[in-house]
Amino acid sequence: MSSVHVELGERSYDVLVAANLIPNLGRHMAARMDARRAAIVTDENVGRLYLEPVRQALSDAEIDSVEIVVAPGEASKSFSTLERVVRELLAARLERSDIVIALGGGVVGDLAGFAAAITRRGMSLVQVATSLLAQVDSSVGGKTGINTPEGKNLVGAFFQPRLVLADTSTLDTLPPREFRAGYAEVAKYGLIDDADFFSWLEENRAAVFSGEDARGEAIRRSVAAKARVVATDEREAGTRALLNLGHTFGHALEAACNYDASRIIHGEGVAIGMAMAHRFSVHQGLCAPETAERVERHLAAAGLPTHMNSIPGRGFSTSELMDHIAQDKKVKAGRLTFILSRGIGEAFIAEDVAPHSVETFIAGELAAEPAPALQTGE
Ligand SMILES: NC(=O)c1ccc[n+]([C@@H]2O[C@H](COP(=O)([O-])OP(=O)(O)OC[C@H]3O[C@@H](n4cnc5c(N)ncnc54)[C@H](O)[C@@H]3O)[C@@H](O)[C@H]2O)c1
Ligand SMILES: O=C(O)C(=O)C[C@@H](O)[C@H](O)[C@H](O)COP(=O)(O)O
Ligand SMILES: [Zn+2]
Repeated sequence: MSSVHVELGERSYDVLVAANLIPNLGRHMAARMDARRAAIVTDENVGRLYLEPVRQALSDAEIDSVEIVVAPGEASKSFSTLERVVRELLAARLERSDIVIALGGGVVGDLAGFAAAITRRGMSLVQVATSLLAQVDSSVGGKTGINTPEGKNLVGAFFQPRLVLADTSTLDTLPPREFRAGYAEVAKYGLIDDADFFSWLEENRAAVFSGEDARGEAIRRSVAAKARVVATDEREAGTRALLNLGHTFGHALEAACNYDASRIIHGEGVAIGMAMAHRFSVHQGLCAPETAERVERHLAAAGLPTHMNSIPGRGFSTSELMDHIAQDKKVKAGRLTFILSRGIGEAFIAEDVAPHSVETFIAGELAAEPAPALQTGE
């Protein structure tokens, strides 16, 4: 088993990465916290597969548990589902020192994490991440929250977990489309500041997808990268914004699609957004066209979309995307901030990006030849 430590003083915690960790969940919790009662928050898909093993692991460590099951999908990151989860925690008379276990992907992690942050002004949180995206990104770092029609994750809190388990065996049941989407966030770490990791991914992508040792290695390297960033800038006062590479465009597309999974899911938005961020960097004269092409080639080889025009359904207008971009949490004094790039592994924070240059760029992208349609069926 490998363990990555997230160093945050008294809020430090471990991220355990290995196969078959769930049967020892209760033991790992008991070693780190006063664990007598827990609420397992999960979605219907994950619950069907992993609720029973989690329940058993808790019972083996003499931890009583209740379950709260929500519908799968982005729509559950909503005020109404948040209210339901909080009310069920209260109805079950869970105390402040009891534990909320987020069992699932990033949707459950963000939702249950936010519920844990606000119920009784903060319960203990354990993340049991079951999607690739949750294992490499969302379970680590303490961003929790929900979506609103105005935009993605606009309501939430920074709230760190006490423990994170990335049981890599759970990835064997993850649908291929969801694995590909999580891979976008893996590639992100290479693109931000680790060109060697990006080259390693170019060499080892097939092995990562087929679940060999490379999959575990990619997850460990991603978690270590995220832990380093979070430890230096927990609340995104500066460098943590680099983790948002691709997200300004990606979140705007998710919101414009009304978070509809038949059109786009988060990791796909990040893939398109990262490809766009590199093309926009070229447009701004900051980056060589060959770099943007290399990024696109790698994402496309992983089966990920790289152009807005490949999103099924109605097209977008420049103005609706600009409206969503204006709601981005990185906006400062009304000015747009983007994560741009000078090369592979050379991302940087660009403040005060001129809106008209973003507009011109988006209009150009929308006018381009339609890209092959994104396969959202599997
Ligand atoms: N907090 C953060 O730092 C952070 C980081 C990245 C993304 N996010 C958020 O995470 C969300 C996306 O997370 P996601 O991609 O995990 O999506 P998700 O939580 O919707 O999970 C993807 C799908 O796979 C299913 N699933 C999950 N694990 C499974 C397994 N092991 N076997 C079978 N099915 C499984 C789920 O039921 C769901 O249908 C977005 O809302 C995004 O905004 C948050
Ligand atoms: O942890 C972070 O910081 C990230 O930006 C990770 C992103 O992958 C993630 O999607 C995050 O939820 C986006 O943050 P937001 O602040 O733009 O909502
Ligand atoms: Zn993300």
